[in-house]
Amino acid sequence: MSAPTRTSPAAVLLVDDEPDIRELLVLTLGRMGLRCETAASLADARAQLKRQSFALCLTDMRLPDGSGIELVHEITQHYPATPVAMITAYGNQEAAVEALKAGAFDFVSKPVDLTVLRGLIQHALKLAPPPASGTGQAAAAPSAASRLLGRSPAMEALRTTLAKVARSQAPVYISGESGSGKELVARTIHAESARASGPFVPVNCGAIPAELMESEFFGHKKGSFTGAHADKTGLFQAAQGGTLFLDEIAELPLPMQVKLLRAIQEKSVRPVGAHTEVPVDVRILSATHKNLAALVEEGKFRHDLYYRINVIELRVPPLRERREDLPLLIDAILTRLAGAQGRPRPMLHADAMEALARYPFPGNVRELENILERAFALADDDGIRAADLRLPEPRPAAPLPPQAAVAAATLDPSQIDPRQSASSALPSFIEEIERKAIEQALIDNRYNKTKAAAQLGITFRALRYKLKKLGID
Ligand SMILES: Nc1ncnc2c1ncn2[C@@H]1O[C@H](COP(=O)(O)OP(=O)(O)OP(=O)(O)O)[C@@H](O)[C@H]1O
Repeated sequence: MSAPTRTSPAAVLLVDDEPDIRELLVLTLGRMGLRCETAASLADARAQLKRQSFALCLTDMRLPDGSGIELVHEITQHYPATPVAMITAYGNQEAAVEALKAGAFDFVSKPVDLTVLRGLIQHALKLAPPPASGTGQAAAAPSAASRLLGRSPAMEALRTTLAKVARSQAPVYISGESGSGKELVARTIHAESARASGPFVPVNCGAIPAELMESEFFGHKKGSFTGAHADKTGLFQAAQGGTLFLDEIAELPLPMQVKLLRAIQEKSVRPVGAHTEVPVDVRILSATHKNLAALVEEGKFRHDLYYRINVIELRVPPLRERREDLPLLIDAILTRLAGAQGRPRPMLHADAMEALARYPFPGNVRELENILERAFALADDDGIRAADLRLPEPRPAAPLPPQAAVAAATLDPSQIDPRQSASSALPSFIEEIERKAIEQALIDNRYNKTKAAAQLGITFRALRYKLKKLGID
């Protein structure tokens, strides 16, 4: 079976055995200026697909001669330029997830909400044809994709999956260590998707106080609680037509997980203090450096939410698993730093390159950026040497003493001699202690700021402020 040449870009194939539904869909799509062909069975649909190409296929789940899922598989495999969306029975989330996993780009539940359907169709028609498989086109995609650097097999594989995932509306769960590039992957998915012209709204779930969470996510009405002086738009509404990236999703308290699940399933939110629901058209991407499956096992993360957000999982490999990407990353980072500071790009001496090649990078690409930024500031005109990198001494392998004890041992103020410090002026001295404590906490927590803040006994916001003030991040 091969894809026929495209005759009309605006032809849509509607597959449903109920004549009433077909009629309603033909009418709605016709008003959008689209030409429709209809099919009442799988066999009918197959025949139509052979005859001509379609800009979109909308199929019911239950058909007289089989399941719509079969059609999703066939279209994804043989007609990859045709996005396919599934019409599912009301409340049947399993079917929706199954369809997305099979390669459907989205689903709409019965009774079909025409506003939701129109949004879905608009997104589908904006999708560019996918890159031909095996041609390496995905890797060569311009702009945002090329910012996700790396030519290692692991990164090439990630980029290929990413190009496919970008064509779908399915929720994507991005796993990977801190600083490995999860947010960058999320931004790239958004930038390559049909939602690219809409907003990309990143949220650090660990940084929102529990009591403000509902209002931050869904908005609130003026006067709905003390301090609600005016109507406030929530993050869901802010991401309307675009993508909401829920970073550190493992940090969501259980009650909020229930509300989030509801919003995702219903595709609508209710601002705090409001009487009505507001429909939202938002794609959900999420990430955490934690093992979410293990948290589900421990009862700390809801299984139903995990199932819903983890329709597609993308794993971002840690930097130590793709050391061959180091030269490319180093070059890009140094060029960027030099450009930002209006200085010539420094050369990296062989001893520095060797030291970096050996270093395990627990904080991944973000740590590499920090190391190079500091080295750039310290290095003299003849380039960066290994000593300028100030790589942390290798830490003992297992078993590590408790984190608090490590921090306390390294930071015992009585062990710090003001005369050994760069400056004996009290503010600078205190600043130096603060810097050491923060750097240590970041290392102990693999550069996870939420955890580092907890270890330091300060809020996430306070840590962010201090990082900025001390120029650490
Ligand atoms: N493959 C890559 N190419 C270029 N830059 C990268 C790559 N991966 C990560 N970076 C850069 O490294 C830094 C950290 O990346 P990012 O914030 O996406 O990581 P993260 O996994 O989301 O971190 P965290 O878990 O702390 O939220 C960013 O400045 C990002 O631009």
